[in-house]
Amino acid sequence: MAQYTQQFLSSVLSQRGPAALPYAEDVKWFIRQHLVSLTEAYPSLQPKTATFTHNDGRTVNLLQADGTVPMLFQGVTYNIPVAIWLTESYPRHAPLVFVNPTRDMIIKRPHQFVSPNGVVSIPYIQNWVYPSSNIVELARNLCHFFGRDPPLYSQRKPSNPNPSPNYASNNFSSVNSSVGSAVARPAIPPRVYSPSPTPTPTSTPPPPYGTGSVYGSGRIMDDPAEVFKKNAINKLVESLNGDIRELRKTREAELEGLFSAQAVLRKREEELGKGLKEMQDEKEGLEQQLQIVLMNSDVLEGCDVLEGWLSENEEKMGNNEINSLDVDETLEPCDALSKQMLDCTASDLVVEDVIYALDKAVQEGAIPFDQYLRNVRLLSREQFFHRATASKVRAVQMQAQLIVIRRPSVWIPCFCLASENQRSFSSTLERYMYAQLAIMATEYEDKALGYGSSLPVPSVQEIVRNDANNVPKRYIKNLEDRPLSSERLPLLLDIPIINLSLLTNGDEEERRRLDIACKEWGFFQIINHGADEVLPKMKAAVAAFFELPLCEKMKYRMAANDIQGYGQFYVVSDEQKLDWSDSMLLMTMPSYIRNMKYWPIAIPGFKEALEEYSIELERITYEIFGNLSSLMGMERGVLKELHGIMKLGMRMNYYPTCSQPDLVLGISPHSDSSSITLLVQDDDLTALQIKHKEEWVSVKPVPNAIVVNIGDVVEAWSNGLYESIEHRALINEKKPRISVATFVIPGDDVALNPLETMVDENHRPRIYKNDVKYVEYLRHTLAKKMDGKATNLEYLKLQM
Ligand SMILES: O=C(O)CCC(=O)C(=O)O
Ligand SMILES: [Fe+2]
Repeated sequence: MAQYTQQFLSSVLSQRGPAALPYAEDVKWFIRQHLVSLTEAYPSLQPKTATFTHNDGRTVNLLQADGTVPMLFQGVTYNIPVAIWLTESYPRHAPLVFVNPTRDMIIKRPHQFVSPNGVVSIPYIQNWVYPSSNIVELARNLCHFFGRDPPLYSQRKPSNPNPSPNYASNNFSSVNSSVGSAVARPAIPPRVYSPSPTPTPTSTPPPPYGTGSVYGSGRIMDDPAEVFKKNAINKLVESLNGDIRELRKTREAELEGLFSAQAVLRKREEELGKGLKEMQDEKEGLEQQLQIVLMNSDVLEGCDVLEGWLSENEEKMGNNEINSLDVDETLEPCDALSKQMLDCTASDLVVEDVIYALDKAVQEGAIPFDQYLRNVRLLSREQFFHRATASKVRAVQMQAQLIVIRRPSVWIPCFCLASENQRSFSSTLERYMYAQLAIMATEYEDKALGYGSSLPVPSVQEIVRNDANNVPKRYIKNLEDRPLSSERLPLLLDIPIINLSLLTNGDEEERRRLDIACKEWGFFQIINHGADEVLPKMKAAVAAFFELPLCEKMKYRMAANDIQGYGQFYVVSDEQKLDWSDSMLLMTMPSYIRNMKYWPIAIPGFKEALEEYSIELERITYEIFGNLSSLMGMERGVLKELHGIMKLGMRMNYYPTCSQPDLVLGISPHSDSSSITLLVQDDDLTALQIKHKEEWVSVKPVPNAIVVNIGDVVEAWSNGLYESIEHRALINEKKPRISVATFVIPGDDVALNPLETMVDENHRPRIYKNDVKYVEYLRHTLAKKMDGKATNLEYLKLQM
């Protein structure tokens, strides 16, 4: 037998190729030894090869020790059928051991070491250690543990379905059996190669388990068919459960995989969305930049012309013509006025140089002092005439809108030449005085450049013209700044209406109404103002301007250091949210302060229309000022005089349609930095809103009326009695809108002190500072984005 076993093992373990057993070569010798020793110790176990099916369905040919192990239970030896599978990793890992019930046996449930599907798990298996552990020891442990708690019982139907009381009182029977009326006992099928003669128990052993009965060898008390059926069902259920568990595990793992794939896809989708948005933003930004570049194309054209001119002159220099180049010919005035301007400026500079030389001479003692004084007096006198002439010529030029001197296709702004004469000054009083005169001549141009500036931004009208549905991110207001849909509904409150002709006729009642309007609303509409004829002309001229192609409008765009011209105001940073509007600001009065380079004189009648309208506005303004002066307890003319040189600045606003009007604002909430503002708007669109008692109230247009509002200057002068009111403009989805706001402003040096009549230390203490000059205030407001009223007026308020 032993020889047979050895031969068998040598043969199967030495197989090569596809039929080879799946054990590592270095352990095959061990395996052989283990099995030989096992069969020697337990002849009831014999090695064989059989197909093993793994849980994942893989099948493999493995060695197995098959047979029974003896177990001693209450002095009787029983044979427990087992199968010991040497898996691929044996002997590094423990073998798999199964009890192998025959058809008339049932596995005891529960059992400490045997699962319902027959898998044996005794401590020896769990604590398997390579290389000391082996199957001989394992078999010995099986005998030991099975002896303590038999894992198998035989099972049979009682032959008598109505057991006799005797039977019922029998130790081995139980009516509580988990398998109905069946009785279970340890099953010990007799084997020929039983190691020891199986004794027949002399007395019936007590049941090892409350509901079962031990079935000794040789005692056929159970119905084998029934036991087999039960076992088969149990096995099937167990194997089904196992399959379900496995299937569930696999599905769960699959599901897990799908979930993580879904998470990855979600993340990717998010990233793609983000990337797409970034690309859209970039596209938007690029489109805007393109627009600005296109807008600046005329500057580029100018550069081309200048470059052409330079290379023409460089050529001359290259041809050694530099000596023959007449300096007087480098600039060629295009008309008589420009020639005169050039001549007197040149003469002025010549005198300047001579005086400078005389200064040096007298300092070095080269000429006597009395001679120096005589010459300086003569020269200064001459210089004065040149400067006076220049100043006159400039005024005429301005009137004639000749702001440039033209060489063939080259232009040089007139004030470039004029500013030259601010060079060195002599120490003499005379020269200083005469120089002051010349400086005054250029004063307005310089001042216009000193108020402030605004960054260039794209034309909103153009954005909408290109794509009516496009609302670039930069225009979408933050949530808290957007108009609420409830605020977009026209409000029932009507702002006061003042009849100007009544005021002109000295109507006390109307003046009282004006007082209330200024105190309680800060806004009113004037009718019967007498400007009806000029209004349509002015409106048509402004509309015509905005209808010009972009490249034409851009000829009048705001310069980098100016606030006049075409563009948007109060743009101080690239991050700032923008308003949904384009504007054009022109200083219109007094006429000599106009910077004609911004005036679209190509539009027939534009200048005349604005001029006539401005004259009417001056008249209306004086009437309002007269009445307000009286209401403030002063002579009628005081407010007008307080302005010094009163100026009118006209801001024309174009509000294009917007596909998402709830997200944008035509003009952000602000108060005007004027003394008063006169606004003309389209008659058929309600868009202007004012902050009245903490609520936004719409100003419903009254046909042909002019809306008047109190500005910051009058608020300061009136010590807060007449308030400058915060206002804003909404956007319409269907119709574009145009409004023209004319700001009445005082001279630059006018102080914004509260007027004496408006201060009463007991009842109306002064709340605004003294000595803030208007220009200072204007610069302060222009340096910030529009942001309500408070931020501006805080600057004027006394710190309490
Ligand atoms: O367009 C409007 O109704 C308001 C304009 C305005 O407030 C302004 O230009 O200051
Ligand atoms: Fe305004």
